[in-house]
Amino acid sequence: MELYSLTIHELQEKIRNGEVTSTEIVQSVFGRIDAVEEKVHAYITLMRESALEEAKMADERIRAGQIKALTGIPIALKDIYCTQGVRTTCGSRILENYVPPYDATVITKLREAGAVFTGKTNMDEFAMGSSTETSYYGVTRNPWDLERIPGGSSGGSAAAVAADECIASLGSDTGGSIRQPAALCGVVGMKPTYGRVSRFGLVAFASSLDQIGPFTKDVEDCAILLNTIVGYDPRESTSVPVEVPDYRDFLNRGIEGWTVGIPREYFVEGIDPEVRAAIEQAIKTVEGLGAKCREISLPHTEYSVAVYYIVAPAEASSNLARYDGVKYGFRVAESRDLLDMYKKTRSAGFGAEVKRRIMIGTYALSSGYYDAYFKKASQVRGLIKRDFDEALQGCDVILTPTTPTPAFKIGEKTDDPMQMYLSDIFTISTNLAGIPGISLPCGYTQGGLPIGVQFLAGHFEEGKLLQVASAYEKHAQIERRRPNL
Ligand SMILES: NC(=O)C[C@H](N)C(=O)O
Repeated sequence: MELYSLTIHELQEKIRNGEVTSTEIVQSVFGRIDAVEEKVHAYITLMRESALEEAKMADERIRAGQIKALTGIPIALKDIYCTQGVRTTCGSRILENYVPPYDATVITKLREAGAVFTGKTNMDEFAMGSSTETSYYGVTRNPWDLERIPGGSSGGSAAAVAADECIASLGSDTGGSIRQPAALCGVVGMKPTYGRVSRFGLVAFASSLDQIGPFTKDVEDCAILLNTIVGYDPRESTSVPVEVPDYRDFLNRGIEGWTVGIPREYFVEGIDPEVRAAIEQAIKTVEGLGAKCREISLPHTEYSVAVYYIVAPAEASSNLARYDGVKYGFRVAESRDLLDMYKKTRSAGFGAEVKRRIMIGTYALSSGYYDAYFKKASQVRGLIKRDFDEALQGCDVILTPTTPTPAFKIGEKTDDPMQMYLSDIFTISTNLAGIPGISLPCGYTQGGLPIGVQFLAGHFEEGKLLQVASAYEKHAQIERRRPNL
């Protein structure tokens, strides 16, 4: 087994036993990057030199017996977190040359846990997209089929884990951006509860929905990575001071006697037959573990895409107002006056999807339309949250497909934003409600594309998600294939 193909916990054991050094692991991962990155294009920026430096320092600490949760483990970062001294583009031309002067809280936490950073991964521009095709830096390809998209917006982070170009990675999820690419790339991805992980230093897209979370090769690694990034942060006003358990304690506990809700609104027309069959099989597996599955209703599900595409663009139009050619990165060379410079810089600096969302958001917030759109959407958002609150009173977790279809072809949906938006139909309402969700592999299509199952739980119940996911992972016996790159 090559070192790059191992999990965090497998490598930790080898490090502790003195079998391998961090330098060897990092070299193995960069060897893999050299071999496959040209095909996959998971990264925008590679951090080879600093990674080797960090590995050397990790090895010194290992020799001194100071081993922390991620000491010496190569982790990739979505290019949406501020990394001190390392360019952070957010997939946009407008931040092409932006080098943050500080680290995001998650970066500080990973550093403190001993992680080594491999680089910054590709993403849809400002996290707006479901396929990583809106990146200014080119398309990331799905390691399982290079003609297909890896999902988005954290497509680079998902593809990097699937292609073994890192051991684990971080993404961000505003409407499915972790869970959807995790499902399409056959890896584990979790969106924690809103407020669980600090967003300080995360470039904002839709501040009331954005949340940071891990991509890993298995559920145990998800618990390990989650342990290191959660917690209250006084620098982030929506970060919640609730107790943080050790998430590893939830692994291998079983789910005997649990009630699992199956929302009838998630099994509608348009869901791919192979996805449906895999989810039906997942329901049987969960029942085989001693849980009772029962149908539930989340009656406002049908409004979630419409609500999201008012709330998220409205927040984005406000958040993205700061990119004016003065404060950050890119500015056009020639302009007549200040207004002309703003206009030209924003026209050239943003791509089509970002412009579409800024226009939708500005319209929805404008005087005379605010009540009809933003206010109405916020009210319906409340109903969507209430659906989950009520449903979760009668069950421990909810089980759904993560996506309606497996990975689609590159270019297939780029001209049809509505079709693109619908690929997040099963993930969006989670963000509107603020609850946590996890996606993990539950099978493959005949053509060999991965399929994901999603579990959802109440606020701050990430432990329950890991409990059900670890039980499922162990007993479903989904063959652990690797993409043929
Ligand atoms: N950012 C996300 O979570 C993904 C969603 N597809 C969006 O375009 O907004």
